[in-house]
Amino acid sequence: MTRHVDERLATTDAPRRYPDFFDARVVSSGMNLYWHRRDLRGTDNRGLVRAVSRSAEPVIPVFVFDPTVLEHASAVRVACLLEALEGLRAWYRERGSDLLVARGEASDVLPRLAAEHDIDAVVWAEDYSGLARERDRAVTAALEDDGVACDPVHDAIHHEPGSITPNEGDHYSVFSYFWKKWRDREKLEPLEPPAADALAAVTGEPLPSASELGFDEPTATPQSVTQTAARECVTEFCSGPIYRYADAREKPAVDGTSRLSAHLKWGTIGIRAVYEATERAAERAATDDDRESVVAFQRQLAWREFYAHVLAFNPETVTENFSGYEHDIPWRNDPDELEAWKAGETGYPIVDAGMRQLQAEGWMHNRVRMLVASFLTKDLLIDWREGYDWFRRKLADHETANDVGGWQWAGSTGTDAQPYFRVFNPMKQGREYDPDAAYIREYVPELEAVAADAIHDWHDLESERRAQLAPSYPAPIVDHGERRERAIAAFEQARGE
Ligand SMILES: Cc1cc2nc3c(=O)[nH]c(=O)nc-3n(C[C@H](O)[C@H](O)[C@H](O)COP(=O)(O)OP(=O)(O)OC[C@H]3O[C@@H](n4cnc5c(N)ncnc54)[C@H](O)[C@@H]3O)c2cc1C
Repeated sequence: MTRHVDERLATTDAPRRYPDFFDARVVSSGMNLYWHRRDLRGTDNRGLVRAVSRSAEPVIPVFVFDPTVLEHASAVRVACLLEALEGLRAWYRERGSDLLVARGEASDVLPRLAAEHDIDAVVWAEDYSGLARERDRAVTAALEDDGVACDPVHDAIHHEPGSITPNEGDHYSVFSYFWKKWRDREKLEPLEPPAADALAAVTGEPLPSASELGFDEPTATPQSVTQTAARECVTEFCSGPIYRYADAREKPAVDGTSRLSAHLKWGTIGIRAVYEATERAAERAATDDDRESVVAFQRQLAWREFYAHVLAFNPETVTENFSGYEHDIPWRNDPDELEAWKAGETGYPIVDAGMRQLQAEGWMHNRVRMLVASFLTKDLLIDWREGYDWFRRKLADHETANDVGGWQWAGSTGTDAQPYFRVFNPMKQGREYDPDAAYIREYVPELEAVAADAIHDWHDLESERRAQLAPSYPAPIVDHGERRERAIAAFEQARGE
């Protein structure tokens, strides 16, 4: 059977307009299966709309717990996944349908379900990581062998990989150029959910528990990740905080960012719905500054798409440096220093606050992510892959493209044009971005009663003074000045200088 993919999906450069693509053209006579993966919502879901519009028969929604994918999961992410799935299942049930839940390799499970339900085609939303694409190739081969059509759809980002390109090459490596094109490109509008009668009246099995999937209860308490929570999050953020975002986003003590990352990772909200909410906010903006703040937020959404493009064309960068050096970087990988970093016991207050926030909440503020990543890769000269591995396990919003992108940026091996000698000074950064040390005190209770100045000078205090002020908080495990010099020398060596 020929693979049915809408030509307009496959073309890359020309902007596409809604509703062209979703003309309700019936292309199959039998039932379609909609395979949810990281798009755990019913509204503004291109794949689901596609599945509904390609057949007059009702669509059966399914989620597969695939052991190959779960191998790379973590307790905190499985907790988010199960919560999002509960929400999605409730959404289907309200419409007289249900989410089928299956366990096993997707390339075995989907052909079996297709045969059981006499399915004509399976539709899903693309995932651009190497692992996902490998799985999807196996699924496509297995389904097509059985005569079932596969219809993957772009949904997770506005402009799919290959659609924003430089004059030469398939993706940008410098964000500022990408951003200019991304910003000017027409965006699709959010999509309505399908009508209830377009969804099959099936009954699904209960969801497995985390322990049945082989995961413990998470140590972190992540934010709620459901469609309802996602909508509330966007509505609340776009009703006021978005106008302060440009200033507030750098202050970890201020609740100044959207907290949308876990929702975007799990797809409990569609990117079109998010973008439209920002556009409406821009229309309501009272001042130029307000409008610029909205654009500053949209720019961050573009970073997510930039990294998705980079990963799609460089899947090996999950483990390999994006930017090569003449020689290997002489990482030191001291195990005690790595453990101190993970535990938030480095004696650098803002670094420790970040690492403890990660442990407690499964999330960390972006400014602090940059700082702790610089500290690991430069001050401790520990391979960025160690840090990536820890973040991957601990972050509720772990998204391969963003996480790899962020780590390689911090470790000076990434796409960023910034030089290898960028080494964040944790004391200066603490003073600048957390001047009252409110963020630090929240996550490092040993410093609760210590004045902000002493916290920011922790590195330079006499050891007796430190012992007096906060006896249970460690002295700095390394000297930043010395380590900075050492890191620069190591990178120069790698450059062959
Ligand atoms: C070392 C490191 C690792 C990171 N790992 C991840 C990760 O696994 N998952 C993840 O979503 N983000 C990651 N980021 C990017 C960023 O820190 C988070 O997206 C952000 O802190 C999430 O909070 P928010 O939703 O409130 O962000 P907001 O500031 O409100 O931004 C809105 C959205 O824009 C996107 N975004 C914002 N900043 C970035 C960025 N620098 N790169 C890519 N996308 C961005 C995210 O989808 C975010 O939800 C990482 C950054 C660094 C430095």
